[in-house]
Amino acid sequence: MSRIYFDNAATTPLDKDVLEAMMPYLTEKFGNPSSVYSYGRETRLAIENARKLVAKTLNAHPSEIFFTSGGTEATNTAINGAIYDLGCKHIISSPIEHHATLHTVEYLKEIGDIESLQYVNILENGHIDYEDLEAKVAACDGKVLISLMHANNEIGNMTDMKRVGEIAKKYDAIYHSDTVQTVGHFPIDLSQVHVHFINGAGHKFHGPKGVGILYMNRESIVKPFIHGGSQERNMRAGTENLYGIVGFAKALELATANYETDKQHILDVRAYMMSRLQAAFPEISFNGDPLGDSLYTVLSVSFPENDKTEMLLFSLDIQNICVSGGSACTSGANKGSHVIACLPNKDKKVTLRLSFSKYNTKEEVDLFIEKLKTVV
Ligand SMILES: Cc1ncc(COP(=O)(O)O)c(C=O)c1O
Repeated sequence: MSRIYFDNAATTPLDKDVLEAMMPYLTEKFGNPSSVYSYGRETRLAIENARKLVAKTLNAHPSEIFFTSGGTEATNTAINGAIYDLGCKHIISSPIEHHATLHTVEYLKEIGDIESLQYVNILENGHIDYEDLEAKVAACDGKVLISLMHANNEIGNMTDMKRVGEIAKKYDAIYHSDTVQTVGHFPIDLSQVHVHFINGAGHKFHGPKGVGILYMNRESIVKPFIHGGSQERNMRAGTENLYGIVGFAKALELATANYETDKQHILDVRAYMMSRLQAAFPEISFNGDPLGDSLYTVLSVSFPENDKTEMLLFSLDIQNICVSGGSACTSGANKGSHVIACLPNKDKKVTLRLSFSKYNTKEEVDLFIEKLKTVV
């Protein structure tokens, strides 16, 4: 039985054109980029071309782009760098960040290397309260790191990077935006926003897993997080993930070239999913702000909790439907979600996160609804 995959915020399938671009670097072009002879020179060139492409896409300078093992490493580098190298003593984040951020800032608090860790208020629609953010930043005595994600991976809510950047600028704070869900899905022009660090992960936009980027603006270059060789201009030691880096750049190039078409297609599929869900299950509710400032790839839907919906995720899995769970409580197959727990009316609900890619179709939505009807 073929599988229906609505979990693209978790990871996406590799695009075949990306694989094709990577193949030479898995086979004949295998040289270590640090080697001085031709094998090394050709792979070094491939990495630098990839860097230039990423920089151009984000409207940054190539010297501001560093390749990492993914979004998590980039976030750890940025946050640790802001504390240990840029003099931040306070961190202001949100309770709905990805664990890559939450566990990092909580660890820094636990070991006593920061003076304070605060979370901004989350409004009913899942957006951050910008006034509370500004009040919290203003009240800090000492340099602040603001770490707020660009788009939430569970409910899709987007943060206004420009607005946060203005607050950061006003109070001379350092600003890290976790852009893992938006790089490759949303045009980011770094020349237009006051942000010090952003990150990205290739596998979220049909690139390979295990490769990501950290953008560090020129004024906030920090010390290396991983020590060893002199790769990545002494910023990130270890032999480069050559084919991953080539794949990352190719996936970003394709995503950027097809951005409008892919977005429109995904928006159509998502709108169709919303209307079919509402028609079939009038008692459901959507989390966050799906028709407002929201990333078009994500849709979070809650069902009233009962004996049947508790087993929802498990039953869908048996029927070869791949979706993510997430609810405030830990019930049935659903693991508690710290994001849903921050939203109102969180109790007595079973939540599914549906996330879409260019490969999803309305026919898959129809099939999904039919299967869901047999469960709920
Ligand atoms: C918002 C967000 N940040 C960070 C990460 C971590 O990225 P990676 O698993 O590539 O390290 C993810 C992945 O799910 C994510 O969705």
